Amino acid sequence: MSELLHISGGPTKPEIIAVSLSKLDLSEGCTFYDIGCGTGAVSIAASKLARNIKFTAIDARQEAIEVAEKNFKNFGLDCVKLIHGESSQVLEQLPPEEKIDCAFVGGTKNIDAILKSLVKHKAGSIIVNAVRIETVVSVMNQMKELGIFDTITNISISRGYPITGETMFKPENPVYMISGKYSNIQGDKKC
Ligand SMILES: C[S@@+](CC[C@H](N)C(=O)[O-])C[C@H]1O[C@@H](n2cnc3c(N)ncnc32)[C@H](O)[C@@H]1O
Repeated sequence: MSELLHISGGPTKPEIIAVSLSKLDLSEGCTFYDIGCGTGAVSIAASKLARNIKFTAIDARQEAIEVAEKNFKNFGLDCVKLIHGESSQVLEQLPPEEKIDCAFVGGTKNIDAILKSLVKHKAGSIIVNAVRIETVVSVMNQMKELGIFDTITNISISRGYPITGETMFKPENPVYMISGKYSNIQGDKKC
């Protein structure tokens, strides 16, 4: 089993990836955008949940692209479209007919422009992971304005560690998951 290479800010913790992906409607052959892909850990985890996903992974950092490229190779993801660039610009330049089914946004710089483009491409299911409260509020408000807001969830995990032969827990920084569904624009929100 290959070891995932790390960089600063990544990988996203496995528990956070698991919950995030459970909120995306992954299905066989879907198109998946990993926005601010960092190490590529989210795409790698998604590849185990549905077959033939068409991956596009974008990051503005050269270091992230190099590490993601190695991780994709080591984990057998040989057909990821890996793009080095600012996501808002990459999305802006997509041809209008480009279909996006699912998007995981782990890098929130220029999130307003990113969300607008995702809606333009009718992205069915979007999850934004945010840790700064200002970003959380801004993403939630913008999703509401765009008509896609679905749910917001706060995930806090603590890890056990040994201390004098017993176990204590150390909390990780909480993560907010803001979910948007394109279907909410048509007003067919289920609850
Ligand atoms: C918290 S890390 C993501 C971790 C990643 N999910 C993983 O598992 O490794 C955020 C990443 O998003 C990238 N990023 C932030 N905003 C971006 C943007 N607007 N366009 C492209 N990359 C962006 C950063 O360079 C960084 O690598």
